[in-house]
Amino acid sequence: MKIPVRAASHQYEVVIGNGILKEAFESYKELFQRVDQVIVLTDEHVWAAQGDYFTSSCPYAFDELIMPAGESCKSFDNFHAAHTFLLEKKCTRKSLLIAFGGGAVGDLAGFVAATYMRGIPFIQVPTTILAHDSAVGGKTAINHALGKNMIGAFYQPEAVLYDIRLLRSLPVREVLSGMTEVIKHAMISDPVWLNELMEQNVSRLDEPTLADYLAKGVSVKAHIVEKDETEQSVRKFLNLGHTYGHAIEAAAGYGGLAHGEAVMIGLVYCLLLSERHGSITREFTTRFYQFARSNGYPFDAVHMYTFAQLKDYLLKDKKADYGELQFVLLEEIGKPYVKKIELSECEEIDAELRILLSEVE
Ligand SMILES: NC(=O)c1ccc[n+]([C@@H]2O[C@H](COP(=O)([O-])OP(=O)(O)OC[C@H]3O[C@@H](n4cnc5c(N)ncnc54)[C@H](O)[C@@H]3O)[C@@H](O)[C@H]2O)c1
Ligand SMILES: O=C(O)C(=O)C[C@@H](O)[C@H](O)[C@H](O)COP(=O)(O)O
Ligand SMILES: [Zn+2]
Repeated sequence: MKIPVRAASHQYEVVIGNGILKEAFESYKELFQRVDQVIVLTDEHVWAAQGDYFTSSCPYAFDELIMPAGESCKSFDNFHAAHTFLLEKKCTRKSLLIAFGGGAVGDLAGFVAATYMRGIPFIQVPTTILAHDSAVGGKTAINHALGKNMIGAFYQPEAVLYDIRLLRSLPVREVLSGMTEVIKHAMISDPVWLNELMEQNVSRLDEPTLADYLAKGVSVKAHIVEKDETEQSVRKFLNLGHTYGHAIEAAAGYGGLAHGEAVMIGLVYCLLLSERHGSITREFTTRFYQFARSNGYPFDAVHMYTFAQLKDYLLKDKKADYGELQFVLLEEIGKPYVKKIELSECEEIDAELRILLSEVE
């Protein structure tokens, strides 16, 4: 299946299916004929688990650059190391970078591609469930000690080749983390889909169902990015759960909590906030929290930080204007909107979240 992404700056396709990598690479033969060399940026876990499959599926010559696994690869040091590698390999503006990995590799590689000689082409080959989100839409970034994804660029790939066979080696923790973004896509678009998800064990979906949900998530994202590539308006909806989620993720030290684990906490936080400003009921919030907890999502991290510790990270959210916090809320499931929220109200909701987590079984 092919899903078009018609972003204002650049149009491309997400090719998605089971066992499609070789065929998908072959279908981009013309692009590969135009480039002088190919560098594959990956991480050590991905390369150990799926490097052989990649090598046997890629019909073109390449050199690989293997980064430390996980969030730690989104650092200034690794950004610098990647540029050094490209310079030492004498890469030119005609060289192509392939991001082979999860969101961390994709965000780093995308930013390297955006900045090497002011921009070289790149392809995303996602290897996690989460990366149905991160590989699409052109947000690229590295982290700063003072905030998540603070240094980056909007830079679209030439293509996204999503072979869900690569997901077979994912650890359960990463399956759950990735499913958070699927759940987020359902929450902002479709109550029926969200209900369907909430009736299942989301870490054990069969491959056809998973492929269907990933394609749906990609479509939701692609439609939003087509309307607003650079997050001036509706793209903010894709940030549901991320204002509080990123604060917890940063407080835990990058990699301490998986992105989707932190965002799941942020989603429950946003439901509580949405109760006050829309028609979400406490009954629904409780049911959603029970679904998430019984699926194995960890919520203990909330108790490890005080609101005072999270506050500074909240205020650094990229949606904040001059210190005024903007949250994505839900008028109802499938109807997101953006609202300015006072810090005092954020603190009240933080307290409500802690009560919910300790009182609800
Ligand atoms: N750019 C965006 O729009 C966007 C969207 C969502 C998230 N993100 C970013 O994505 C990152 C999280 O991405 P992620 O959840 O994919 O995490 P990740 O890239 O850190 O991967 C998680 C772990 O799984 C391993 N792994 C990846 N694929 C594997 C496979 N097929 N088999 C075995 N192990 C594998 C990795 O080595 C790593 O240890 C965060 O930095 C987040 O900020 C970006
Ligand atoms: O694509 C988007 O837009 C998103 O917000 C998707 C998020 O899932 C993703 O985590 C993104 O990197 C967050 O962006 P940020 O601007 O809040 O750093
Ligand atoms: Zn996210």
